[in-house]
Amino acid sequence: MRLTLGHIDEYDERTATFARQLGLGSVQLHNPTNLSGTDGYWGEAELRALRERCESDGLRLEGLENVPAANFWRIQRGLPGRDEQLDNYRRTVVNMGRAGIPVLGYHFITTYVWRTRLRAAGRGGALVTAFDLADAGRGNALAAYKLTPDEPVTEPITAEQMWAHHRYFLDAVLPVAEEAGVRLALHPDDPPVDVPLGGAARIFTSPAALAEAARQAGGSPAWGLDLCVGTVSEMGGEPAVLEVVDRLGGDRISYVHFRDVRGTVPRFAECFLGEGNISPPRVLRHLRDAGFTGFVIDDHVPAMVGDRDTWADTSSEAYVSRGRAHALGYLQGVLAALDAD
Ligand SMILES: O=C(O)[C@@H](O)[C@@H](O)[C@H](O)[C@H](O)CO
Repeated sequence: MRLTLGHIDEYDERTATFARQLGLGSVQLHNPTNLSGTDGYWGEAELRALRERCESDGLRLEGLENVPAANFWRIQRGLPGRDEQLDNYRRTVVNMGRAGIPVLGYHFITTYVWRTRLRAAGRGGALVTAFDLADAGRGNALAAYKLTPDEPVTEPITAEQMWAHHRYFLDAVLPVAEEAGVRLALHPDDPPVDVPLGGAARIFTSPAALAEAARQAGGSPAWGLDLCVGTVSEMGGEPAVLEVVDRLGGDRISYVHFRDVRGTVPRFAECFLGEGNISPPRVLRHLRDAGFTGFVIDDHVPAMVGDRDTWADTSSEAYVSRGRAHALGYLQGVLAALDAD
């Protein structure tokens, strides 16, 4: 288990320097601006160049998360044109394999992550995001975010339909991913509510549902979970996180987003590590003891005094924040203590 600088939207000298100053040896990129995607897929040459750039900075590129929403929304919704998007998704997977990038995170949240507040008051006045189902009818505070599809859901999508669309996606892509040596990693639905948001049902909303996703993948070595500890904490706090680890096992967890919240659905707010639902040392120890050997990223973090709002500003200037340095330093301390166990 290793710590990686993750959820990077714009990889540049600033983010590379931030990683090195933190003593980190790897990075994970989040639908990065460094890749085009304008042809519907990522090309081998741009992928290889990006990996080589990271390595020339002394950083291993652990993986990518999320292709552009414009290239994926028909797949999630089972709409005409999904087969063309699947052809392009397979091209991206093949090109990632050829470029030596081993992990591609994905989600099936077709109206994307939903929050009702982006600048709620956290500890000491730090800015955190929050969700309250009672306010969800006012719309998604993240509607303008880069990964929220431009196209609204025009016909309600049921849970049964979302399960079928996910199965269709896995059947279409896993054989190619196995051949390419790339592992897909599913991010759970955030927030994990069992009512539709924006007209689409959410299905990856419980430990049992994540175990069902693993069953749908049929034991394929090209499928794993992107265990977002924050999203699972939203489901049911630390017990839910430990249950997911126990249900799937360490080898079916590709990597981990390590953040936390206070409260659980239908009402929660993001928070600093150590003040939320989970005990980070207990969860990290449980992951270690379950045989998890992948990477852990910092995900999104509170904005401390002087930090910018990283949902509104995805630049590297906003990314290299006090809140992120705190989260990473906290995790480094816990991991060091575990190593000394
Ligand atoms: O917990 C979350 O919702 C975040 O981690 C998401 O931003 C996530 O990283 C992706 O955007 C969904 O894959």
